[in-house]
Formats: sequence, structure tokens, C-alpha cells
Amino acid sequence: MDISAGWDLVVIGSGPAGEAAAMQAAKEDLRVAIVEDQPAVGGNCTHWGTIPSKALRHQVRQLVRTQRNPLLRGILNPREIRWQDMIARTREVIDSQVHVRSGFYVRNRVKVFRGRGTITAPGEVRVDDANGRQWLLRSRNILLATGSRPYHPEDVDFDHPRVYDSDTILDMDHTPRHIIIYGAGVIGSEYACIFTGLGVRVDLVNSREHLLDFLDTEISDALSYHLRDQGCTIRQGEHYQRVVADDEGVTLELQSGKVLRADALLWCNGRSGNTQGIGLENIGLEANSRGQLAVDQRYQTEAEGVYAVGDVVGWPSLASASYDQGRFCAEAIAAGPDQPARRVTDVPTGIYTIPGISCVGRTEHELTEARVPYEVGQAFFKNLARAQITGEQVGMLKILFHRETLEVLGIHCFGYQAMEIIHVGQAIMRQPGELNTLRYFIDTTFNYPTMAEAYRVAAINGLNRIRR
Ligand SMILES: Cc1cc2nc3c(=O)[nH]c(=O)nc-3n(C[C@H](O)[C@H](O)[C@H](O)COP(=O)(O)OP(=O)(O)OC[C@H]3O[C@@H](n4cnc5c(N)ncnc54)[C@H](O)[C@@H]3O)c2cc1C
Ligand SMILES: NC(=O)c1ccc[n+]([C@@H]2O[C@H](COP(=O)([O-])OP(=O)(O)OC[C@H]3O[C@@H](n4cnc5c(N)ncnc54)[C@H](O)[C@@H]3O)[C@@H](O)[C@H]2O)c1
Repeated sequence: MDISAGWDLVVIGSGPAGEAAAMQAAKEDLRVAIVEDQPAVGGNCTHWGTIPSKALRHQVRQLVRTQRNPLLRGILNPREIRWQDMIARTREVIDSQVHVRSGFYVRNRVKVFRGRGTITAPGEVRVDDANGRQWLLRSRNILLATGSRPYHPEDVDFDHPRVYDSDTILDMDHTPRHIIIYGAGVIGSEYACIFTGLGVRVDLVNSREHLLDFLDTEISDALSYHLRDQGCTIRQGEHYQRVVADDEGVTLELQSGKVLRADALLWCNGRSGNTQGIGLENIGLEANSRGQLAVDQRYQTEAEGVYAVGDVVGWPSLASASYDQGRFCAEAIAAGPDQPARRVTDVPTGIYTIPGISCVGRTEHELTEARVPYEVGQAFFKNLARAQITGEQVGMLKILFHRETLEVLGIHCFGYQAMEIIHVGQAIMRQPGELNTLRYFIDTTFNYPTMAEAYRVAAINGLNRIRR
């Protein structure tokens, strides 16, 4: 075994959390090594999660737009598009990401060890590569950024070629005519839009009564409407009893007695933290039932000098937040134990359904519960010039603000560019004191015609309501 000592930080996992931590630590002049089990850096985010699902969604959205464009309609039948071809294009995006990200390590002199990392003792990580080579890394600090994987209940046979999760769906070698998606969380809803857009019949099974019930109710209802409108059957409040897969298809038996049958099943019901077999027992740590680790305000676990960020610590389990957690944790390590760490709060939601959804701040339901006197300002995309020009007329922007102070309390948006334009409102919401005001949107001249104009329209709409 080769021994490599003198590291200030050894990071395990090169997803958004590990990469950002490694880069920040290198900028702080720490000696940093990163350990990655996969042949290429980028994490599950790049290879199986965020990047492939967004690349697939983009292709489908272009198809849907083509179908809606009176000049192009009928030229292309979405059913002629093969899943394998969409995956091939997706792999190009993944490769470009890997290329860019690999360069970060070279330029910042962060040593990448390819292999599986295991903590063997405080301050020690053993790396085992696929060829049986071993290294022992000695470091002042260890950061666990091992991410998460799809949760697999024991009674579902994921080895069957017709039963997929969000990782293995990328290896599907045919286009199914009918797919059941079990789990209508963010992943299930996004894939339901991808498959319905391709003309595949979709049964989306939701264990709750409403789709994405953490969202603004109007927006969750709108998503249900649009999914159904695109041909998806949503089955709410259903739980599986049994999954039976055979050579011809998959049968999903539900506790309600319903029986669904399709060519394939995509299981999207939750994720578990990657904490198995990484040597937690050697430093006295234990993960919770979902494989996640508890950390303190400085992202430190209960073991001194061992930190954790990203999906492996649970909420919010987003690539966006993982990058920031990684950076903030590395800053804290470099600053020393007496310095507080920056925390990730107020994370916006960006859901890449078709239409897309994005929100930040509180919902109407939360404000009503908290008895905050708020008012609503709304802009409907169908009335905006930019939306009419682009033909993207589905959607709305809703600003929730305090009736007396005009403080912006929440922004909820769905439709074209929702995930981008949310940041305009988010920037105002982050302003201190009286600078967070609805007035900003009527006192500032925006480009025209743009989707951002929705802020002015919504702000005027809201002010008119309180003047009445
Ligand atoms: C289908 C899907 C779509 C998503 N879409 C979005 C989105 O649109 N926006 C968003 O913000 N988030 C999205 N997410 C969530 C996002 O992908 C995760 O929050 C993010 O990947 C977490 O980053 P991470 O760095 O914690 O870990 P990961 O990206 O999970 O990476 C962890 C890395 O650690 C490595 N590793 C694990 N154990 C070891 C070990 N012992 N030794 C060496 N290496 C190890 C793994 O190989 C992996 O490369 C999506 C997730 C999925 C599944
Ligand atoms: N656009 C985006 O931001 C985006 C897109 C896709 C996924 N993601 C992230 O990926 C994560 C997973 O999404 P999802 O749709 O699979 O699931 P989810 O987190 O919405 O959960 C679906 C259901 O599975 C249950 N569950 C979750 N983990 C479990 C576990 N380990 N054991 C048992 N039950 C469990 C949950 O309670 C829930 O009822 C989410 O945290 C989400 O934020 C984000």
C-alpha cells in the first residue's frame, strides 16, 4: 500500500459538494486530495441525476415546442424519437461537463485519487482502485461528500430488465409505449413530463393526495392539469402492494386493489445517503435510517475533523445547495474552529417539469398559518408581449408581499423561464430591511419585451389590490 501523508483535506466524492469544497480549500492554500469511485469526476449529479435529466428534458421541450408551432407542426412525430438517441445526445452533455470539471482539478493542483475511499481511523482514508491498488491518505481533515442513490425497497426486483430507477433509466435500450412511474416527487414528476412529451403513455402514481404538495396550491394544481392535458394519468393517494415483472411487462398491484400494467416501471420513491461501507464505524459515527449524517453549524459530524456536505446530510439535497455547502464548509475548515460557517438558507425551488416551476420564500398557506397580513400580485404570461412572441403563454408569476410594509415574502412562478426569472425576485428578497420592497419592481425600468416584465405587471396588480 502506498502512503501519502501531509494532506490538509481529503474529500471523498467529486459531486457538486465535494468539487466545490476541494476548489475552495485549494484557493485557501490548503493541500487537498479528492477520492472518486467512478471513472470520471462530476458525481451522481453529472452522470445520473441533474445533468442527464435536464438534458433529456431540454430535448423533449424542444419537441413539444415544435409540435405547438403552427409552422412546424406535423413535420416531426415525437413517437419517432428513440430513447437511445436522446440518451446519446445526453451523453455528449455529460462528457462536456466531465471535461470542464476535470480541468478544475488540474488547474488548482488538487490530486484526484480514483478508487473507493474508506475511513480506516481518525485522519486516515484508504483508497482501493479497480485494479487492486491501494493508497493510505493521512489528512488533518476529512470531508464526506458521498452523495445519495435511489432508495430500493427490498421487495422490488431492481435486477429485472423492465424495472428501472432514475440511474438505470439512462441505460434503457428501447422506447416503451407505456410506463408506470411510481413516486410523484420531483424526480417522478420531471420524468413524467419527459415521457409524456415523447408520446409515451404514463401512469404517475402518487402516494400523497396532491402533486408536490410543498408548492403553492395553484401551481401544484396547474402542474396536475398540464400533465393530464399531455396525456399522463395521475393516480393520487395510492401505495404499492406488489411489483411483478415478467418477459412481457410489469404489473403494479396497488393497496387500493387497482392493478396497473405497462412495458416498464420507473421507481422514483426517495433516495438514501451513501454511507454504507465507508468506515463510519472506525470513527464512532452512525448514519440515520436514510443513510444520512448529522452535522453541526460548521458541517462537522460528531467525529472531530470529519465533515459532511451535500446529499449525504439530507435537506435540501439539491446540486445548487451542495455547491454552496461545499464552499462554506471549506471556508470554515480554513478559518479554524473559532470561526462560524456560512449556512445555506432560503434555497429556491426549481422544478424542471413542462411547464417548469420555481419559487422562493413562503407560500400563501404558510403566511395564512402565521397570520401575516399579505397580499398577492399576479401576472399571467398570456398577457405578456414576450410570451406572445415566443408562443409560451402558459404560466404566471405571483408575488406575495406584506400589505403594510410592502416587504416581498414569497415568489411563485410557473411557465417559460420560471427557473431563471425567479432570481430577479430572489435578489430583492435578500436585500436588508426596507430595501426588500415591492416598489423596486415599479421604480426600476426593465428591458422590454422580456419575461422579467412579469414582475412589474404583478407588482402593479398587487398595489392596486391594496389601494382598493
Ligand atoms: C434525477 C435527478 C434529478 C435532479 N435534478 C436536480 C436539479 O434539477 N437541480 C438540483 O439542484 N438538484 C437536482 N438533483 C439533486 C442533485 O443531483 C444532488 O443534490 C447532487 O448530486 C448532490 O451532490 P453531492 O455532491 O452531495 O453528491 P453526488 O452528486 O451524489 O456525488 C457523490 C459522489 O461521491 C462518490 N462516492 C460515493 N461514495 C464514495 C466512496 N466511498 N469513495 C469514493 N467516491 C465515492 C460517488 O461516486 C459520486 O460521484 C437531482 C437528482 C436526481 C437523482
Ligand atoms: N429540480 C430539482 O431540484 C430536483 C429534481 C430531481 C430531484 N431532486 C432532488 O432529488 C431528491 C429525491 O427526489 P424524489 O422525487 O425521488 O423523492 P422525494 O424526496 O420527493 O421522496 C419521494 C417519497 O419517498 C420517500 N422517501 C424518500 N427517501 C426515502 C428513504 N430513504 N426511505 C424510504 N422512503 C423514502 C419520501 O418520504 C417521499 O414520500 C429530492 O431531495 C429532490 O430535491 C431535485
